Amino acid sequence: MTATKAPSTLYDKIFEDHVVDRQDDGTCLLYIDRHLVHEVTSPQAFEGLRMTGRKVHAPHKTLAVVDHNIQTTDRSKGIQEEESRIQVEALAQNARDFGVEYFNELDIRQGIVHIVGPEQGFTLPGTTIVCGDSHTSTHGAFGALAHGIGTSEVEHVLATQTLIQKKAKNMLVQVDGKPAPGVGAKDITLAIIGEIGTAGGTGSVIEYAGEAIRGLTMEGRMTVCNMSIEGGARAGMVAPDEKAYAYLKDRPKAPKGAAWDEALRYWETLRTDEGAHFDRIVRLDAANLPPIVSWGTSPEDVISVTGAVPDPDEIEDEVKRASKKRALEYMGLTAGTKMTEIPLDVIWIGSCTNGRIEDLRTVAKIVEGKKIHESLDYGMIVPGSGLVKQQAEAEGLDKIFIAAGFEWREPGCSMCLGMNPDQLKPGQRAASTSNRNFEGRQGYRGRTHLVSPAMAAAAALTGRFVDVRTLG
Ligand SMILES: CC(C)[C@H](C(=O)O)[C@@H](O)C(=O)O
Ligand code: SF4
Repeated sequence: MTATKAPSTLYDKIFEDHVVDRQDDGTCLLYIDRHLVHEVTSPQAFEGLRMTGRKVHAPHKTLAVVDHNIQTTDRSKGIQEEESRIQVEALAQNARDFGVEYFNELDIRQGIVHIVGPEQGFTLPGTTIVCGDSHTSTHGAFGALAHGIGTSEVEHVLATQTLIQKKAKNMLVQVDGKPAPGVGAKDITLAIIGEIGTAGGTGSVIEYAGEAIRGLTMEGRMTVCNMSIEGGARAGMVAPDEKAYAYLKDRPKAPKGAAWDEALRYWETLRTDEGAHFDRIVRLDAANLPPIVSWGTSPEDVISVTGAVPDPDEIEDEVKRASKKRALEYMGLTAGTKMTEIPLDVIWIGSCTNGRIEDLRTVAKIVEGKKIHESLDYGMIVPGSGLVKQQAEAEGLDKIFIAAGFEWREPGCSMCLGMNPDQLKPGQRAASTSNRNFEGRQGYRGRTHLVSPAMAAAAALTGRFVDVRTLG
């Protein structure tokens, strides 16, 4: 009698396909197919190699790009801020010394590491992908097992092309239904985090499935997988399908010819088997989903745009009540204020969550022929990569943005985090398409409301949050 193989999940399959060694306690050595590197978490890792006389094990499976520290204004005369310049120069030097391909700040292919990977076809279904960056989960949109690692692990992967890992739990997030026009991937992901909380995915890899996920473009799936980390998960993934293949076909680093056909045959097997076990299943109906806005200092602090700032006094748990009270204080909000009545100072559009071409098209459609509201301090749009910028300009989107009064910048992480000159001033309140809203994230004492690109665009026109479903 032949033993039948137990049904396995997409995560199980990719994990098992990459196990090099397994210890009795379940600790595994995983083979890593792709390693993305950026300037913030790699200097000590390269230094570690240098000090011990080791090489990068597989330079051609490693790709370095600069994104966090660089200014988004003209870079032709170099990086202005000294500390950033030193870090950027270190990455350039390390890439040279260790034979790693590097997209510098003037390269058209440069951009936020999680936008560059898929764009280049470096990100592929069924691969294990790591980067010293928490939002590596983004690449899971292609059916890759992609997670963020720490700097010591970056060194380990550089030196050995392997990573020590224990198998995570399987979690299924099933999103059914068709969202209303104007409601999309960002609202879905914020709603999921609102539902499960920032610890909801702890110790798990999330597989996203269901009609609403299938209906998303690759850009939308990347938005959802990107924020898996805000839901506490180790990684997020979507089974690859025709949309993933179409996105990747003919990308510079994607397989070509017979190698593509062979890859496709493997990719087709990357499905969760009927009856596979999930440790936890969460369901969400996208059909009734409103546009979502965050009100607090955690990505789980979310509410419908039609709602009001919640009252912490209604929370039973004392610790949670105190923390949400503090969040309201930091955000300068009063319980009961309607979300649509909160005046904004800054509109920021970009990041690895929402800095792709589709996001910019969405924004352009809403702001075309209109002006950003006079009460705003400014609105800024930062393309996620040089290629996104080039595509946007080829479509004339930059002209629409500039005519509407937005600043149009060079690619990078920009105001997603306060590591470069793009920062909120104390007290400034932003509608932001990024993924994190903790205290000081976008600048000292800055206040962040996480929203979708459509919601950010609509808010730019009125200086307040608007229900995009009412725009027609
Ligand atoms: C700087 C980097 C290590 C960090 C991360 O890992 O996420 C950054 O990208 C962020 O979004 O906070
Ligand atoms: S855009 Fe923001 S979230 Fe993404 S990698 Fe850069 S800093 Fe991190």
